[in-house]
Amino acid sequence: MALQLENVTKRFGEFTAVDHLNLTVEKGSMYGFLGANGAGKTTTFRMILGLLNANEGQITWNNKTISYETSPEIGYLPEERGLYPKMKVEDQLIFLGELRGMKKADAKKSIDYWLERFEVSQNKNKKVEELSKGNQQKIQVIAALMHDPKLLILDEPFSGLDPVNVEMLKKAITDFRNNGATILFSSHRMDHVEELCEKLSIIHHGKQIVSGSLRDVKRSFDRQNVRIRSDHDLTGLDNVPGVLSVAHSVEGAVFQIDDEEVANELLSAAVQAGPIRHFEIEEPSLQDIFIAKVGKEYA
Ligand SMILES: Nc1ncnc2c1ncn2[C@@H]1O[C@H](COP(=O)(O)OP(=O)(O)OP(=O)(O)O)[C@@H](O)[C@H]1O
Repeated sequence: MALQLENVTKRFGEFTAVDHLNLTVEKGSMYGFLGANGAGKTTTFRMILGLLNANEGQITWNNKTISYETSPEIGYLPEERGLYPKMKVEDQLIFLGELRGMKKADAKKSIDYWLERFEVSQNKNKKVEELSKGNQQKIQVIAALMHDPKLLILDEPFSGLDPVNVEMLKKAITDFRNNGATILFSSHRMDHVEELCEKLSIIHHGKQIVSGSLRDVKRSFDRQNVRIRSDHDLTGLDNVPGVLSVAHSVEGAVFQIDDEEVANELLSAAVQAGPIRHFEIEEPSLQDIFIAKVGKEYA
């Protein structure tokens, strides 16, 4: 049981938005789909949902082509949040639940559960336009989850949510995964992907440039970070040979290196500059990998 994309290509006229993309999301796993603005993520999601036709390649869910029949199994949070502003929250969710094949009574039960879980029950009879942006986002998330889908496609699910609500949504989608659902989501927040996803892809100009488990992706990136915390000025360390890049902050600095010997040099130089509070060699973050692969301008 899996979502499978084989050699999927989408062209808009002369322009290739998605270029021979291959990916498999195993049942019960969470997959992070990353890429800069315009990389082709939403286009890929629309093809998975059958909203756009691929020019080449094949997309299957449990070995079947996704169609109207499979739609009750799928939950989709679109990037362009498409709620009717004048419609009341409950009426709107009942309507969307019925479109996914739910009976009205089941939809109402599920809506009550999710409104309460997301702490927005007080908005049940309000028009969508009366809600804050974050609360509208929660209603749209409920529309994607309320029919208990087996496959969840979430386009930037955390955008617009405050940190408390981000945690609430993370818990909800993790519960879905733990109950066996298969989840594919896009995000510009590398820390969320790092925390939640077993596997990931980075696409760039429609082409997959990185894919695999988080562990393998990190292992194959032959750079490390040296984090030094100190109250002293560390800018003198920027020119230590072998430092690939450096980020200074109020706490100290993080140096990117590709040779552990350079870490020793940095330690000696830091101690000479003054007392240090912390020294650590860290594995690269997904953010480091993304920036190195896709380019600084997108970070
Ligand atoms: N209907 C369309 N006609 C022509 N070009 C399109 C169409 N839809 C998308 N594109 C182009 O395809 C490319 C990929 O767009 P897409 O929306 O899939 O990117 P994305 O990775 O989701 O970006 P973002 O992170 O900004 O949401 C972009 O260059 C976009 O302009």
